[in-house]
Amino acid sequence: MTVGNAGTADADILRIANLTKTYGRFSALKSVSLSVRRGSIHGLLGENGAGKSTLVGMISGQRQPTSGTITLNGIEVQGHDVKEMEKAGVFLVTQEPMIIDHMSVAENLLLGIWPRKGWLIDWKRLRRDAARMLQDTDIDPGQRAGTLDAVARRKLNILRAMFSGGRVVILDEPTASLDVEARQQLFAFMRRLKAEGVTFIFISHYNDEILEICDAVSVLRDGELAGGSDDVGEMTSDMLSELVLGRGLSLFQRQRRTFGADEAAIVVEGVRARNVAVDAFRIHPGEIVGFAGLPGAGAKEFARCLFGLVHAKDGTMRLEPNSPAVKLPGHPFEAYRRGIAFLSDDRRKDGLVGHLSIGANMSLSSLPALSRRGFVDVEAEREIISRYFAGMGVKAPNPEVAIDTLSGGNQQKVCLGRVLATEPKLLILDEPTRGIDVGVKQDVHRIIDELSGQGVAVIVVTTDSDEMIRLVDRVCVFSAGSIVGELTGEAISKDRLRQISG
Ligand SMILES: Nc1ncnc2c1ncn2[C@@H]1O[C@H](COP(=O)(O)OP(=O)(O)OP(=O)(O)O)[C@@H](O)[C@H]1O
Repeated sequence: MTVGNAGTADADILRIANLTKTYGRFSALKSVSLSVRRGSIHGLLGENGAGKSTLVGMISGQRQPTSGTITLNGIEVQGHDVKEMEKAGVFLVTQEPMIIDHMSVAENLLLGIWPRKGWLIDWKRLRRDAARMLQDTDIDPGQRAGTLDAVARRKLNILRAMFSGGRVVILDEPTASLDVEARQQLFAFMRRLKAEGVTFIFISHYNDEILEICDAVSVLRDGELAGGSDDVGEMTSDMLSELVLGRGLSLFQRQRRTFGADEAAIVVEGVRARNVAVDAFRIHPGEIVGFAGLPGAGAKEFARCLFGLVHAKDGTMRLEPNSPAVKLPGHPFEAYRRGIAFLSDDRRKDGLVGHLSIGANMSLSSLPALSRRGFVDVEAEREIISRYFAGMGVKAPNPEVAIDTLSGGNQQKVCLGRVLATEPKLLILDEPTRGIDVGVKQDVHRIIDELSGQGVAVIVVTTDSDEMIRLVDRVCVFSAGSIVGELTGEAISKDRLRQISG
């Protein structure tokens, strides 16, 4: 093993030449070459399954290349692993922060490298070092990490990488599920670190983010380098989409619908749960309603109450106009039986079963409906699988493939296919296109639009303002657990949504 030496004056901190990665006969990355300038923010863009994680996995030492070279600080890196790459200053920071909630921020920050005095941990120095690092951030070193919000958790992870000697920090979709304001905070933080000489590789599916924060960009398509630029200033969003997709992008925009107060509606009343106090909420069959608000404002919690994932001590719902109002479901299984489906924003916790096939994961939630006296209707199951495997454009040779070999975005498509397959009356989607590329996002929006056309009522909880503007008929604004306002028509705009999250 050899690793780079930080002393070189080379303008490129990292050079990749002819990098290839194969899995059996499948090539996830095909002879990719690119350079990353020292002290720059380098965007990495590409469709789901294009090879972004594979590439950064090799740069960070998580995966071994099949062939090709990686040069760090002018020295070729060979036979590396994560530990050695971290020692050389390369850190991969994933979406899910590795944080121990019951420890303080300072302890988390210096985890594994706590300063010692002989056999003892030097607490005084630990606190002093942590306070120095956290200067200019709004994070208190003594605070328990479990109480930090999403953006502070991501900052903490980046700082931890830097404190361990990180000079090249790879951020894999760091803005997923962050609202507009939190994204801006994260970007300001990255700019500050960049000014101190840190180099970032930044993976994102959002063209506007790449254009806003990156200096350079590389675009992967089907495992190959499709193009890029050393000067993002000369790129436009359309140019990026064209490189990502290999064709122009046609953006979806829903023809917004309005519903009269006397039209049939699903009615929810008197909901009281921890952090939720919603007196009344109505949604019509065929309507798409967006939920917006700051994290903790109650939007997610209310959505979870409707599906029985959060216990509501009070609250009723009426799914059909003439049916009696019944208590909110006590359990997700009860919710499914009533015709309510839910897509979680955390596919790892509530979503996928890693060792099962794509098909098995897709039909999982429909099995009760497909079973007769304990036997599954295999034909009907097969039909569901093939419809949603093709419909969602899952990138895999066939539905028999194990789900854990899929890229993150393709796993998200399987989750979505699974809830859609239950053919619900009320569909609740929490961050439905998180991690999904710009092309498939339009397809997902079209599918949701079509479902609403068939009379499904759809709730979309999203921090993606573009998604909100293009997909929903009406926005419910949450604050302190309640619905405090509504936006319709032209009022559903970027500025208004920014005010809500500001
Ligand atoms: N262990 C594996 N076995 C087989 N194929 C794999 C394995 N790991 C990744 N792949 C395949 O390699 C390709 C590239 O995946 P990768 O995760 O790099 O994509 P990505 O660009 O990061 O996508 P996303 O935007 O969805 O995260 C995908 O088709 C994926 O299914």
